[in-house]
Amino acid sequence: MSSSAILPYPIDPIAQLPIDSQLAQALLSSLADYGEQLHGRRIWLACSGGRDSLALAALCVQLYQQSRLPFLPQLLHVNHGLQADSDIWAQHVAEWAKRQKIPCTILQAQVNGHDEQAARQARYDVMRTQLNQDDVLLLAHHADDQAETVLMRLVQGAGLNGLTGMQPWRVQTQGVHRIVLWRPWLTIQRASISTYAQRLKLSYIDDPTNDGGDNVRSGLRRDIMPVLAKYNPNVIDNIARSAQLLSDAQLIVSAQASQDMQQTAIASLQLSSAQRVLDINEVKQLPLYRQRQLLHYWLAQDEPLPPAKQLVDDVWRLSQRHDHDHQTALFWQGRKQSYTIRRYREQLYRLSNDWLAWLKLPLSEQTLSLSEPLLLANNLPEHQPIPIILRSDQNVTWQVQTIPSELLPLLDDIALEATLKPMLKTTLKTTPLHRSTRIQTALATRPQSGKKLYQTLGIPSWLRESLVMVSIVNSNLDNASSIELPLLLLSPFETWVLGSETLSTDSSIENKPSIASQLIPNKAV
Ligand SMILES: Nc1ncnc2c1ncn2[C@@H]1O[C@H](COP(=O)(O)OP(=O)(O)OP(=O)(O)O)[C@@H](O)[C@H]1O
Repeated sequence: MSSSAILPYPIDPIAQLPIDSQLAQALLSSLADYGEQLHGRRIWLACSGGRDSLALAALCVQLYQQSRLPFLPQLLHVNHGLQADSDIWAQHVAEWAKRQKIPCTILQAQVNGHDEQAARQARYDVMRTQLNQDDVLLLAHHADDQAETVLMRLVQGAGLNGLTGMQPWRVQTQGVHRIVLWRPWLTIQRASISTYAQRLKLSYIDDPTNDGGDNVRSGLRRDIMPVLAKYNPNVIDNIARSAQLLSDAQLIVSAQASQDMQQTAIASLQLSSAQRVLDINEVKQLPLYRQRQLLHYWLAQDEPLPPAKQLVDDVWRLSQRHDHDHQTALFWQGRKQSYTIRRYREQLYRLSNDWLAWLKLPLSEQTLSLSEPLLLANNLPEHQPIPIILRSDQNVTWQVQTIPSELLPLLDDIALEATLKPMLKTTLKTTPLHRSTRIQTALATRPQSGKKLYQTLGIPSWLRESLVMVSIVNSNLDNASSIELPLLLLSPFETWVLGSETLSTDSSIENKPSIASQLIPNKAV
């Protein structure tokens, strides 16, 4: 562990010292840009105690005291506990804040690992727990940080999105929790902040790991940036400007991809983040570069980070195949969920693995009494829809809703079967469709086995255990004789009317939306 220095010894207060106009201008013009969004929100400032974030805190104090800033942010310092002096830094930030009369909270982070990335992750995690919905977190990232970020991503082979670097205003969501990262100093050079910090004689902490050259970022800062600056002294401003220009380009590309997605997605087969489906024939209408961009956008739509280019290429190849191989399954571990990407006929599916597990849960066989005395006994209003749960877990519920009173006319048809009179018990029954069960859809001329129906109706393999038959069963009280009238075949996304010789055409279920299949996400899936 290396030791650090607190430079130089504090001279307070800072209120009377001159304000740096360039730094103030950057903060105030960013405030003007986002003023509307900032209105009424609580603002925090992430303060490591280092030169940049302490300078930003000092500037806020100065501007606030001169009534040029309408808020004083609360400082948040995270003690990672990674350095010998971590506790001293935390104490130093707390004491500085106390002298400036600026509120300050010290948080302890649990870092899993020793690299900078692990520390950053732990830092954001613990700060997030402190922030309420829609709170804003001010960060002191500057143009040098931006240039290093862009170069680092370039070296890693990032796409357009990565090369836009850090954004001055970024909404970050985790589940339903939403916060904003605000970086007003992305156009300010580190050197300007240093000059200001010296002028104020700010007692900032000099973290020895920042310039050690032992991670990619500090290596770039120490070894590469000075070399680039020899070729072009404006290198930092120039890279930061390129990132800004790419940001605009990125917005245009995303807007195009979003529009392409709307036109190629099959809305009736979508289920929030669980199942996303594209129509391959529609995708193929687009020029190649838009197809690739669309797939990139489509894959990542519920995720904070995009997929690797390799996966986009593999998915694109899958969409181009001419054979009938429906077995290929591509896997993607996103940040939030893991997914399987599959093709079935002319459809491309991105299925969350939680959703695939849900589709393997057994379906329950259910019955609902439709006999009038029972409805009356349960005191149910005549047109009240009643749900029958087919399959449910904490993520998704699949149910059939029915309005018994609207089904009653169908019973008259069944009653025509004179031999079975008197029929006293009537139930609506749901049964999983087995491969060997033979049924006839309204459009078919003869009954087919379940196995054959998968082909006829185009049911992908992962949905085949999720077909349910809905029938009305009319029986004697002792169940000695009964007659079953198949009405519908359901999948979680589609409904097919079943044909029946018993049913007269005018009372066919086709004309009556009295049974509806519903998929209800119980939480964000
Ligand atoms: N320990 C921490 N506690 C709170 N905020 C932090 C901490 N470390 C970093 N930050 C925030 O993240 C920003 C970027 O982090 P980075 O690692 O570049 O900062 P630094 O160089 O260690 O510190 P500074 O930017 O304050 O000089 C900082 O400007 C600061 O706003």
